[in-house]
Amino acid sequence: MYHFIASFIAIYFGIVYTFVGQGHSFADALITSTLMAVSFNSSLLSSIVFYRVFLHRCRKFPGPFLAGVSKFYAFYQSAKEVRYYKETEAMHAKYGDFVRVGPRQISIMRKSAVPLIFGPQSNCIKGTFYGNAGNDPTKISINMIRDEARYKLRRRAWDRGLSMKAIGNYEPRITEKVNLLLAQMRRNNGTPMDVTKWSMMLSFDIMGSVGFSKDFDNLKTGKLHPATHAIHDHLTHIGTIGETPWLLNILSSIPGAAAGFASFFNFCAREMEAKQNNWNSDAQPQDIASWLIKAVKDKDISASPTKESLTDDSRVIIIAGSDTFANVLACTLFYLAKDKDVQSKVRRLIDEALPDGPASWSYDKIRKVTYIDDIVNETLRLKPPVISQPHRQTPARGLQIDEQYIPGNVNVTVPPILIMRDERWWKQPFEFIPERFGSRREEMGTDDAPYMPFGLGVHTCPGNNLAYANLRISISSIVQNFDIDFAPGETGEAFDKDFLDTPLIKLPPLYLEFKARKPVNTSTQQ
Ligand code: HEM
Repeated sequence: MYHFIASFIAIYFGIVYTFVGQGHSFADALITSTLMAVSFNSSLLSSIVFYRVFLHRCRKFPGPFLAGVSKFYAFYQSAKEVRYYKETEAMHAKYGDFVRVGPRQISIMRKSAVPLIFGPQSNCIKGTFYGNAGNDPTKISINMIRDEARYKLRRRAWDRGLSMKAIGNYEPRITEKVNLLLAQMRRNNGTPMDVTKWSMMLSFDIMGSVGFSKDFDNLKTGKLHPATHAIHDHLTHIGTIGETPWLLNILSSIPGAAAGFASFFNFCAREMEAKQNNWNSDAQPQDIASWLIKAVKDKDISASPTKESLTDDSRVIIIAGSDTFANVLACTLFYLAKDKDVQSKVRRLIDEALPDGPASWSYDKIRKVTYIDDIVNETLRLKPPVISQPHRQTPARGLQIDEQYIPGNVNVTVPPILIMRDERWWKQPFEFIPERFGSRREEMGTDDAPYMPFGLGVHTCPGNNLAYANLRISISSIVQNFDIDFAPGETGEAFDKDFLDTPLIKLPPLYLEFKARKPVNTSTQQ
């Protein structure tokens, strides 16, 4: 777009200059050139509209007329209430499983589409949405790279920083932060706490520690770090303008237009720079950022190629590493407060695994309580942090999905939150039933249902093991120590329904009470 806009402006002034050179007055030259520009642009726009409506390779797919004309329609739909997934749901209800949601974008609600688009054997690449940060793969974060070969190289450094071995090293630090949250819950004993906020504090502190070996002191001070607000503003910006990636890209590059995010971007850059400045080549990396810097210092093939891309990666550590886990934890606590049977069951299982009470807590013991994972999996099904993304682009030869052929170079999406609540594959789809991932797995048909909260295939979230570790540690500790209940006047309804699609889920406040349990010692109870 930069090239088109720059060429247009240059040609426009070139024409003005030519007219003036031919003896026209400056005012005349300006008027004539402007008329030419208007006539050129209206012809161009009408031919684009004509092409998209009557000739485009996606013209046969049903969908709102305006969605086929311009992506600005999707922009409008997402900016309206920042709940694009709801708009998509309504479009699917009206038009069926394959809907043209943009001139060359199809939203698909078929289970068979999931492996074909996202699976390990898929030939699709990341869609044009990922161009919103620019298309130079040497200057962008791992998440934005559309070139698969480059992506696979960069991914190796991330996989080292998020390996099971590395997580073993992070685990005591995660536990330490969770204990700070428990201390705050004890201090507040029984008085309402906004878990959306406190989950974010825990998550940001854990991310600071395992991401940068840095203490951001959210939990100690009880105050959210200013960067957390910037993260949400930044995500809301992407959630609305992201439907027109080229516009987002241009706006982000205009000095001043992105000033609101400058402090957040600078914060991320500073954290990465500080780590580089204190680099000790002899020491084994102790955090994710250090693993990425190590790749750069060692000139490894997985290294971030430029300072810009490394800085962009630091934003991924901060956003992907904190916001996702915070949201899942808050949602899990919501479901535990709402469903007392599930809360009692998981507490009983935790007490059985740790008969000597909190003093005997250990990650190894808690990992064996697989019901915690079932609760997490069910929460992720109903409230995946990544709601509507990710977008992919079909290969040039196109893609056959059941009876439908999708032409080549078309953006395709399968909205995770909708497909994971679809009653064709999920029994009692809106009910919270953790057992569907455990004891009732077969009966509920879970293995045949589409499930993708961490994405799939090559682009599966590299942080999923860290996310599970965070969740197991925090949920087991909270449940072991506290009874969880809605605060007086809190029904959880607004929390359940009024979240935003930004495109990471943005949750409203939720007030819960945590009442300290009496010490339990099941080994002496028998
Ligand atoms: C419950 C927590 C989490 C969920 C549900 C989640 C989900 C996802 C999903 C769906 C994607 C794919 C996005 C896409 O295709 O554009 C993704 C990518 C990614 N996630 Fe996570 N994530 C979680 C936690 C984490 C954590 C703790 C980290 C650690 C820093 C992390 C790091 C990343 C990175 C680096 C990517 C980019 C990979 C790529 O672009 O292919 N995530 N995550």
